[in-house]
Amino acid sequence: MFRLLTSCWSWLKTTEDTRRNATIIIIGLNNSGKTVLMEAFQRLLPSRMESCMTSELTTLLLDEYEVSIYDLNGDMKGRETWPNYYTKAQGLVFVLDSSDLGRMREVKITLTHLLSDQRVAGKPILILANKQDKKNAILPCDIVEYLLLERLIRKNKSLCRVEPCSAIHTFQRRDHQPLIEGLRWILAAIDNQYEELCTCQQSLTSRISISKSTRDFGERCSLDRFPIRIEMSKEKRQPLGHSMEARPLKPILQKGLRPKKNASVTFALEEIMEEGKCSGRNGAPNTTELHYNRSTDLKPQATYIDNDDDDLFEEPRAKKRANTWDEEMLLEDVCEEIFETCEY
Ligand SMILES: Nc1nc2c(ncn2[C@@H]2O[C@H](COP(=O)(O)OP(=O)(O)OP(=O)(O)O)[C@@H](O)[C@H]2O)c(=O)[nH]1
Ligand SMILES: [Mg+2]
Repeated sequence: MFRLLTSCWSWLKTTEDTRRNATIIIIGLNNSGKTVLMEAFQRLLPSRMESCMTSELTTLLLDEYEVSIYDLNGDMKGRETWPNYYTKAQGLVFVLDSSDLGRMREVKITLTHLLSDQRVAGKPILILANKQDKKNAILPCDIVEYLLLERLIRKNKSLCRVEPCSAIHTFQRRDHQPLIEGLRWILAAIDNQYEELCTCQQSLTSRISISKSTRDFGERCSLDRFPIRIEMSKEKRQPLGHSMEARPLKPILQKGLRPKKNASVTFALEEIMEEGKCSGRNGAPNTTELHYNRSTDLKPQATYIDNDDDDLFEEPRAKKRANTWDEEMLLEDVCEEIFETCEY
């Protein structure tokens, strides 16, 4: 008995010792479902009781990770506080209401603004296309297209995944797979570039604390740190034969899979890797891929429109669902102007 208890204790201790920490922020417009998602996570995953839990901070355990998640408000006042968390966050979860077409332009502006912030550059971002249970919810492929996500992510040099989900379904424990898979993906992506993110975080923190003494509180950090980050990335990656230079980004179909219902979409910097080969300690995929989850009960037929030259689909492309978008919304391309004009 004593031996059993001792081995249990040493197993627990080893697990504690090997647990990896990660910090994530959940952001997105108000009413997108962030808090319901947080509650769903809290129901699904064990939490770390002794750690500080506030209404906005929750610490959860998933696999070998201990993940601190900040649920931030999405109203205009709340959005002003987001930048205070950018430095400490190693990854971002951006939640959008897939059924609220009226606010999709606001999502685009907000996301563009977010991704243009240098404190966010290079950090993995999981976009949760929430409320897929609603009849008028749009599909991830259309969201990717409308938000011009590929272009944004290329500028930001981040890994990105769009995951369709329903916080309500998850909360009712009807379908929690997309959320858990999404969380696993971002944790694996953080893990893959952990040292890089930590080093970057440290350099940002020291710069911010220096700036705080000389500038007004809350003032944005200067842009000059960005080249340093890129330099760092280059240095780190060169021995592996990778480069963080801007290279074309594109979603690639996982071989053998076709566009299916409600597919999640993953972007990464284009890196050549053998198929099925994973990098990172926990086997996180590091390749550019378009990933399809197995979620079947949420939406009717999904159509992925590929804008790239390479046609990776074996079947002829289907037409875009005509009634999904306002024509005006599809035609407008405000992205470039937004970089110039977006003011908060
Ligand atoms: N149908 C449906 N409703 C949802 C879903 N997720 C959230 N909601 C509803 O959306 C509303 C807003 O949800 P919240 O979680 O409070 O939104 P939030 O993003 O935290 O909003 P702020 O804290 O104001 O930024 C609530 O009425 C939820 O019940 C979903 O997946 N499906
Ligand atoms: Mg909330």
